[in-house]
Amino acid sequence: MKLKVRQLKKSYDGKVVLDLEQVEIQGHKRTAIIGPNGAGKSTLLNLIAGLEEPSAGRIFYDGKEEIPWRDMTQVFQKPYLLSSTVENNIAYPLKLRGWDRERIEARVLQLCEELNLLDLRKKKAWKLSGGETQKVALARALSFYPDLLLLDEPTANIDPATTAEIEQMLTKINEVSGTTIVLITHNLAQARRVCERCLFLKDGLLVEEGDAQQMLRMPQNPVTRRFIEGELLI
Ligand SMILES: Nc1ncnc2c1ncn2[C@@H]1O[C@H](COP(=O)(O)OP(=O)(O)OP(=O)(O)O)[C@@H](O)[C@H]1O
Repeated sequence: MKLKVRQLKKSYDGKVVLDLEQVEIQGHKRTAIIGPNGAGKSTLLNLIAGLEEPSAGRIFYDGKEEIPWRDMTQVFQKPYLLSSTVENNIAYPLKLRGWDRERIEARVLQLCEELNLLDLRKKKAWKLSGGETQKVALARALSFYPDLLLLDEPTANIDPATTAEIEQMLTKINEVSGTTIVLITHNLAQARRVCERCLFLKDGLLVEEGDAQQMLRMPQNPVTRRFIEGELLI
């Protein structure tokens, strides 16, 4: 699913926190959104997700302005799971979409295998660790092969091995199903590993966009360069 943003603005208490003249997110690609704290990254994602109303402007999903609720999904840094078992959480979007029981069971099993969740299938979601919760949220999001997957720092506070599993799943779902992925991350190495395109936001504005590999190694804009070089100071 491709996204187009036109003259999009969001203000809180009279202060403009996002002001985007024109942004395009290519369909079937993996796009990173990077930028300092308070740049407007989550605000942009929440507007795309329909969780917030723009103060002005328009968002087009494959050319249409209707929010494609059934075809997209989000994963947040602190996901909310249903107070039920792991497998019920993963099955939930499939039940909503009217899949039959056998197909649901097969898909849940497949996701549990791919994300190393088999031993946790019957466990109650509230007993999971942070990383386990994140994997279940991702499995649930991927379950129905969404056209658009919006991720807000999905691996913050996750150990390196689990982060690698999640990154592999993201690349796989994109390659196999053509899911458009938009990933907010402060982990620039992750953006390099996972993403093909990159947007850099600062102070609510789009500073630079382009090929992720090129931009994250040799940014053209001096502001982007300073931000990326800051990584070396950590
Ligand atoms: N509900 C709100 N009410 C008032 N101000 C808000 C609200 N949500 C966000 N903001 C402000 O909007 C600006 C952009 O916030 P946003 O969360 O989009 O930034 P971000 O780039 O995702 O930052 P971070 O990297 O810290 O997560 C910030 O100055 C923030 O304080």
